[in-house]
Amino acid sequence: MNVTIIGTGYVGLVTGACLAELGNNVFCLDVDQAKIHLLNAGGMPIHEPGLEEIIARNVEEGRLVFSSDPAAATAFADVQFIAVGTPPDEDGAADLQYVLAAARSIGRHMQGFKAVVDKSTVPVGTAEKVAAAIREELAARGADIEFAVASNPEFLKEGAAVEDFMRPDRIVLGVDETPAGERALALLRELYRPFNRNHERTRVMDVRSAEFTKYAANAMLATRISFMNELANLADRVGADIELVRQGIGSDPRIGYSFLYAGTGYGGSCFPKDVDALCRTASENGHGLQILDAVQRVNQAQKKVLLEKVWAQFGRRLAGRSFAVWGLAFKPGTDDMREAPSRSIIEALLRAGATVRAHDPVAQEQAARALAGDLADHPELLRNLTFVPKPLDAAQGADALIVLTEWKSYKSPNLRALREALRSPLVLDGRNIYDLHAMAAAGLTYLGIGRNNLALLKEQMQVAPITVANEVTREEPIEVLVELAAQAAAETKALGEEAS
Ligand SMILES: NC(=O)C1=CN([C@@H]2O[C@H](COP(=O)(O)OP(=O)(O)OC[C@H]3O[C@@H](n4cnc5c(N)ncnc54)[C@H](O)[C@@H]3O)[C@@H](O)[C@H]2O)C=CC1
Ligand SMILES: O=C(O)[C@H]1O[C@H](OP(=O)(O)OP(=O)(O)OC[C@H]2O[C@@H](n3ccc(=O)[nH]c3=O)[C@H](O)[C@@H]2O)[C@H](O)[C@@H](O)[C@@H]1O
Repeated sequence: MNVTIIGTGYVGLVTGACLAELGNNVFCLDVDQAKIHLLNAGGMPIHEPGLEEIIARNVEEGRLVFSSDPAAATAFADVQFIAVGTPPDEDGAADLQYVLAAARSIGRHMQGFKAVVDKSTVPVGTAEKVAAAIREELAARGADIEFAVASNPEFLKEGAAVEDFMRPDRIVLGVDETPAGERALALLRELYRPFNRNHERTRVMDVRSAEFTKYAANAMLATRISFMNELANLADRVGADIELVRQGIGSDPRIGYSFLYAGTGYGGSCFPKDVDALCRTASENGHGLQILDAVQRVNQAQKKVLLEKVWAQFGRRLAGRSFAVWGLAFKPGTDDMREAPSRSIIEALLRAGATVRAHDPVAQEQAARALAGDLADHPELLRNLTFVPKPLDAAQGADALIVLTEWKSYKSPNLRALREALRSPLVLDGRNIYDLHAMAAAGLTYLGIGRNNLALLKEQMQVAPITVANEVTREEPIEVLVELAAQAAAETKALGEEAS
């Protein structure tokens, strides 16, 4: 089948490549000409395991093309996927400008029937807006051409996107019960037929329910994470280990093990914006979502738990301190820095006067770009940030190691070499990937998230046990902490000036 994908980002590129891999002819359209040039030159705009090989093979075999020509994209296929970004607007609602621009482009160029399929994550009711935009363009041309707008939300995870797309748990198809809707459904059923060989994975429903399903899934997953993060902070205070608790509850099949890892708060391009957008939809409809409001508040607070631990150990004046950071991407397997915890933590450390040496196997370039933007008001602070080629290089002479992404290559470090490299033997693990006892045996003071095993710490700790720094309360957003850190840096500088 011929298929057009509008938007060649994390979702569009994976969808296009995987559909081509199944034998379809795929036309990938993007307004970003630099991205199209890069793809046509054999380059990759994103890091996603396995994707490069699939793209190379399908381009070579003539089933996958990249272009910025909207007329050619519309003419190419009856099925037009919209996979453009839906970032939050200033109120937290999903900004639909890119989706509606893609819809208008289809309306301007279509000559025959089109099944327009929303793959972007869009609020309930968006399909109707997409249809209205297409109708307006058709009316402007004096054309009357049949089309349907369907919803086919995407559930892939970055870092495992190819695997997730190729082995979906379910394929949600939202269509209207109209002749055009039925026609669209028949095309989509045919396109997804190879995924249903052993099990029927397709769930057909009305469009609004399909749109809602996507937000419900992300909101449920985010809720599990905030739930565990809140319990982890209590575990810290009562001397329990949240990792053992996670295993203890995950073994109940009604609960399951997935998405119960405590950490530095959920990040990435989707959970924060999708939970926010769902809360916006709820309040617009006069039905506030109390659980999700709490999920968001807990997540905001969680982003600063590691910083609180840093401050508890070193105070808020960090001039002269040096920190090693392992992991920059918001999760392993990707170079995506959108809402990555590393950004706010490194920014706060630098603004407090510390130096940072950071390592990430794939995201260093993206991180440098993102942090340059975050510190645009104080670009001189970037001089205190260096990226190093090997994890142990980062630890050399550092006051603490802070682990922010659970890359496989960080899971079994040479602890003796790590201990020797660090100036003070402190490891702050934002991903709970290390064994408490192995750390202690190597002479390292280990602080995870919700793993403050009091007995072990009493035995091992050279430094004061964790207390929350006076001025810091968990209700304050990360921006306030960054501000506090900047004040502390200014105070430190003033003290230095007084002394000299
Ligand atoms: N990133 C992820 O893991 C997932 C994302 N989603 C959803 O999928 C959608 C896309 O997300 P990403 O792929 O991460 O976005 P992205 O930002 O990586 O890519 C979007 C692409 O669309 C292009 N674009 C914008 N307007 C266009 C237009 N009018 N015509 C052609 N191209 C245009 C941009 O240049 C960009 O290359 C969002 O709604 C997101 O919430 C859903 C599941 C997973
Ligand atoms: O709508 C989307 O864009 C996608 O959002 C998430 O995928 P993604 O953001 O790529 O990555 P996740 O693995 O879900 O991680 C999201 C965040 O949650 C954090 N997380 C995840 C799991 C966990 O147990 N604990 C935890 O803190 C991760 O570190 C990361 O910051 C969903 O898992 C996908 O199903 C969905 O399609």
